[in-house]
Amino acid sequence: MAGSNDEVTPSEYGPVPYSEEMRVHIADHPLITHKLTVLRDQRTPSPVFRQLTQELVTLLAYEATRNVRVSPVQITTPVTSATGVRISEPRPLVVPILRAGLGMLEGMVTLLPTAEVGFLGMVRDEQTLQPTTYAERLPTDLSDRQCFVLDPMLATGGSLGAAIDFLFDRGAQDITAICLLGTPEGIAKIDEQVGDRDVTLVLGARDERLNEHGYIVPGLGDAGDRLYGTV
Ligand SMILES: O=P(O)(O)OC[C@H]1O[C@H](OP(=O)(O)OP(=O)(O)O)[C@H](O)[C@@H]1O
Ligand SMILES: O=c1cc[nH]c(=O)[nH]1
Ligand SMILES: [Mg+2]
Repeated sequence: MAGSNDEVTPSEYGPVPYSEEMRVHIADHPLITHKLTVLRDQRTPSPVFRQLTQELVTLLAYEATRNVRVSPVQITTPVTSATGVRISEPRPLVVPILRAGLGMLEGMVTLLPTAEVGFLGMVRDEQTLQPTTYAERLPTDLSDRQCFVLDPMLATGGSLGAAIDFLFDRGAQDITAICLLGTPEGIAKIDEQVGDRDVTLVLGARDERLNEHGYIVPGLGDAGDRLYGTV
């Protein structure tokens, strides 16, 4: 249950305190804000919601992959030889958090087609707001892998925090999470949890707050339900 019909206009909500160790990139682009506005609108049907989610992820992935590791490569153009780059080995790992994160996968691999894809299934108990992990399909050793976690919603931060810990436990050292919306509470929780480990958050927008049901305000409701028509 999204919990309220409060009329809240997305705007500048002021600075969120987070440490310098954790990089937080909040998109500031009219196309992203436009597409998010349509997503937020409760009248937007699932097919449009799914399409816009993919488009938004592709736009956010451009920023999220800014530090993707590349290696030099020698090529020959029709004119001359030249040095370029290609994505380094081992390949980056993209990890959508089921279910809603699955709606972001195509948008991500459009930009990173050679990435490997692993899966984490998580669901939040809507009473306690605690996440549980019900599925996992990931490489056993993630050391040396750049990991990109996909989840549209960073609400309390419980689910993303658990996913980040899962990846760290497998040896990951470099994690970037892409979320469409995040709250100040969720960002602060991830910041406190990761300490000085290498985590970057890339958000489409930072919303105002969590409501008493743990939903993002103004938010867009339950992302999984809206993607898959289960309302
Ligand atoms: O920051 P949190 O408070 O943990 O909330 C965010 C989580 O809630 C949603 O998943 P949900 O549990 O609804 O599962 P679903 O994707 O199957 O709908 C969302 O996709 C996040 O994973
Ligand atoms: O607002 C919210 C919070 C958690 N999960 C969602 O899908 N939406
Ligand atoms: Mg859900």
